[in-house]
Amino acid sequence: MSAQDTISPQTPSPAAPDRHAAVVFEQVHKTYPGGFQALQGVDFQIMPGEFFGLLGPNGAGKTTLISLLAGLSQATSGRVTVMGHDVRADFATARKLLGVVPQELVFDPFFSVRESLVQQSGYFGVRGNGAWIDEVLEGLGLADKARANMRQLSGGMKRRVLVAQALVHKPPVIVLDEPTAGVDVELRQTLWQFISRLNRQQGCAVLLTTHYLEEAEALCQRIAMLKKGRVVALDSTSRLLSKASQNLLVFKTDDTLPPDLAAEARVTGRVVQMRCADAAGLELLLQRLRQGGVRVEDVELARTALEDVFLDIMGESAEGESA
Ligand SMILES: Nc1ncnc2c1ncn2[C@@H]1O[C@H](COP(=O)(O)OP(=O)(O)OP(=O)(O)O)[C@@H](O)[C@H]1O
Repeated sequence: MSAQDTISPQTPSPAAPDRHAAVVFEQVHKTYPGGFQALQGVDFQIMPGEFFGLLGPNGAGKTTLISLLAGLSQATSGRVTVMGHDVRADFATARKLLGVVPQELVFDPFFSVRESLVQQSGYFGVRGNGAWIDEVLEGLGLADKARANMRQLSGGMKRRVLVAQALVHKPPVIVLDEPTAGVDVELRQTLWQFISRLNRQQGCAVLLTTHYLEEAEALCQRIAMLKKGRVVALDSTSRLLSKASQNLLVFKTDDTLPPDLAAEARVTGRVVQMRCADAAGLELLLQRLRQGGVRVEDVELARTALEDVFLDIMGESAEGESA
């Protein structure tokens, strides 16, 4: 895969934003006080009903971009809209169209779970939505905690409430900023089932940031990869995967790989991953391992995962920078 294949340049002439888009980031720059450029010309849009992933290493600018979208901070230049409403000029309308699940656990300790959802609905000017609140509580596995005080909940349960709070006003655009960081498997499954249902049945657009690339691969139709404040790749998940389509030979070994093989391998503890294009490449690789005295166990052939594409793209853009 070459850098040109996947790197989508942001300049000089980005396509005009689609007026039907759910979210538009148009040439967005953000410089923090002190001069740090957290976002540098971010330009993409998310369509209604789309499940969109925003990926990037720590510090890439994902949370900064979401803060601009949620109106919590202002872009230095550029424009952000939600369903056609400018997040600065038309803040109140834009904010009502968004359901933002923040990374941090913030909650009011004096309310019960249900009360907190009624309170949050009132904040968006929504009343008489008891049936929807019940559905959200049920969908997120919170029904039996509806009367519990927020203080009594475990961390995982509090996170479910944060998700519920973001959904009480039935927003057409749902924003999830690392919603599954440090949460257990059960909550992940409950969350993704419910969010996927809203996405499919109600046509909600979803913007997800996550470090769990297998989650993004399974859920997102399109993905943008951000690095140092720039979009370095933007494509459908299937195209990103197919551009890097390679087979991976995965095995375990206690032996040290000879330098020529080590240079091509990704080693995690005893697990080694090596790429091979086809059956002939696989045969050659196994032969080289044998000749190198490497004893392999638990051999399997896997397809390239989004994680490999991500590491490729991040690596290529680093090479581009140094060049
Ligand atoms: N208020 C601030 N003032 C100065 N720099 C900031 C501020 N907030 C964020 N940054 C910097 O901007 C860059 C982008 O941060 P941001 O939190 O958006 O990254 P991220 O992609 O969400 O990272 P993570 O995956 O770790 O959450 C980082 O280098 C961060 O240190």
